[in-house]
Amino acid sequence: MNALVATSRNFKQAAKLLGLDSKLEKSLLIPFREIKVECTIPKDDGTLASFVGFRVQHDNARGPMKGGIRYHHEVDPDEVNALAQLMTWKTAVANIPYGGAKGGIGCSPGELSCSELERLTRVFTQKIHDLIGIHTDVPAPDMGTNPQTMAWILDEYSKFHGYSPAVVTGKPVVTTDSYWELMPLIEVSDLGGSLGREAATGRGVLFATEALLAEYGKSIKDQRFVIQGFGNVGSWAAQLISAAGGKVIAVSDVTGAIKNNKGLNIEKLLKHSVENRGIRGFSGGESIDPSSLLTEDCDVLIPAALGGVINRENANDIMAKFIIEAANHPTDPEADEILSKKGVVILPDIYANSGGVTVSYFEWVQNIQGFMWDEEKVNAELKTYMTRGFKDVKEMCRAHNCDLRMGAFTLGVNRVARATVLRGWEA
Ligand SMILES: NC(=O)C1=CN([C@@H]2O[C@H](COP(=O)(O)OP(=O)(O)OC[C@H]3O[C@@H](n4cnc5c(N)ncnc54)[C@H](OP(=O)(O)O)[C@@H]3O)[C@@H](O)[C@H]2O)C=CC1
Ligand SMILES: O=C(O)CCC(=O)C(=O)O
Repeated sequence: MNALVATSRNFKQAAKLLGLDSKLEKSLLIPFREIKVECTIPKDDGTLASFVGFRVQHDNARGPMKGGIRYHHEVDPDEVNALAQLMTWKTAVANIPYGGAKGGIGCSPGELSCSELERLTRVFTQKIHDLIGIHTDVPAPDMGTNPQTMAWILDEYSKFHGYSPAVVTGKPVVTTDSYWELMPLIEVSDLGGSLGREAATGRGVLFATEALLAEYGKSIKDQRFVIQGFGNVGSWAAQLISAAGGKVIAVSDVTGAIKNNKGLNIEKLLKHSVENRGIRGFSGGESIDPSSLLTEDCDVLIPAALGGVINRENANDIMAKFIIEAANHPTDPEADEILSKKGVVILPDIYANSGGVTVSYFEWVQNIQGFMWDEEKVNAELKTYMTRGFKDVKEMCRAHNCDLRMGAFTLGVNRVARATVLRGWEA
């Protein structure tokens, strides 16, 4: 199902549960602003390449719009729209003072050199710099982008507006130790990146999973996990779950899928993945068909890659008892219905992966104050936000007799609707 149709369907169901005025419902659904820009760059061989970039600013009733920038060949306007809308509800669920936005460029980052990616990022920033800003719209990393991308945006934006570290979050924190160490020795943040942001979405997934499992008298230690995607979110979720005693039995990325019923050694898998640009060929498990990963026998399934991967084609075959949506909109509404009938419990994206934007908020706050928190403080605050978010979502489930997705949607939509009404419409 089209991502925008799916997201809007969830929104409309929440609006109905809340008894929202139909005019207000319509105004909340229409994006504040949609930007589409042409980005042409000279490639390293001297030929030209043109790409289309998008930034959709969905809503700013609760504060500056906030959301990542995705570089992926499947980026299209409807998907960016859906992701921007999800950001609006997500920041409201997390109860941080932001609205929602999302951006993307239709490109294959793996096929571009580092200098081509830099040129593309700078051209995109030149085209949108007047429409983003510390108090208007604050981008961050998403699929295919990373802290280096944010540093280029910061630099390009600063040429027009003066040095402005708070204009993007997810900026680099350089570690003096190896990438795969869980506790690097020294971390250096030269451009205002927050300690803990790199791991934040995965860490938020860990906290969210702990909160959900506790409701069922279970803990990370007694569960078997399958994770789709081994990038920023998937690899950090795998590391932290494994460090907490969970057994990660299967993982996939674009290069393949790997399984070990005794539990994968995540530290070794990460090292292999960095050295070989993917998990394919890892000797600590057997290679399996990536298309069967989501239907592997496990307790907890964590999609941490693309949207729409759990759909009516495979929902019936899913064996997990819990699905933690680390990716954005991994589950189609049709699959939601099938899974709900099977008794599968789904922790929705707008709560489950909100750890990233929550620590982005901490980064923005630190930049504005010109003050840096230590990592223990970042992680402790993140835990407070994730724990409170879970309680709030459960409260809405009780009030509206609904599942966790509708609990999260009604929570987010209600907060945004209230802010909108409070601000009023007088011209
Ligand atoms: N980064 C963040 O802070 C946040 C991200 N999210 C969401 O989490 C998801 C992952 O984002 P992030 O980790 O940042 O992105 P990354 O680009 O860091 O990683 C994406 C991962 O997904 C893999 N992948 C891509 N396509 C497939 C596929 N068809 N099957 C299996 N694996 C695939 C990639 O493989 P390969 O590397 O081999 O290409 C990579 O391992 C996205 O949905 C994103 O919107 C949500 C909240 C915050
Ligand atoms: O950190 C952020 O600002 C946004 C992260 C993001 O894009 C997301 O939560 O989907």
